[in-house]
Amino acid sequence: MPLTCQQLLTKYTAQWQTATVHPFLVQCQQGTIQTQQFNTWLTQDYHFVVNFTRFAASLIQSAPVAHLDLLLGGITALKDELNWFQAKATERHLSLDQPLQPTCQTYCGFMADLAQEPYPVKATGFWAIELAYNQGWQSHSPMPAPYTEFADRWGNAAFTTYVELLAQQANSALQNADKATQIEVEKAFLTVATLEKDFWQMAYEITQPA
Ligand SMILES: Cc1ncc(CN)c(N)n1
Repeated sequence: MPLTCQQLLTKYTAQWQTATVHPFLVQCQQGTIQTQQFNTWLTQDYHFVVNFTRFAASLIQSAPVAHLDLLLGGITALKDELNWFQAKATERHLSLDQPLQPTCQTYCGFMADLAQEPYPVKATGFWAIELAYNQGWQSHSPMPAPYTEFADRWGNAAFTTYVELLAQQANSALQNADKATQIEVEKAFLTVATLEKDFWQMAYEITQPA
């Protein structure tokens, strides 16, 4: 029986919940998040997206031709996202030239390892990473200024459609995955859930220099 993205969400509902529901998002929605905590998340997420872009490139390297159109569109969106992060940092007078915090480092290392995995594992991991932000920001929307545009960036309907198409591509890659690959897929999914939760938490453990 082939594994599907929906089966992962059903089997690991509790773990997935911790990836997409966190006080960080609740406080953004309530407008009570501390500026320093938000800025810590922002600067670290910029570095995350740089490494996520490299992971996207590795996904493209092993994708079947039929999957390239969607993934190339994703790369264009990441180009826009990197420029947007730089603009947000400038608005907030933040330097992006900062070391990666341990949690961000761990996540980036995980993506580098994932890049070495077979395509079904990579495709499912990529979908899960995008889904975490889509569901996390969307389920805490709307957010007040200045967080509205952050919630909209990952919570908007077009991004939801993109993530659904990523799931379809991952499902098609999983069609012929053997048992060993399915086990790796489940492990990668659970690791994404844990690292997403840790990434929100990181904002509370480190303070961004003013
Ligand atoms: C930690 C994290 N996870 C997911 C995403 C969405 N690309 C992100 N920007 N940052």
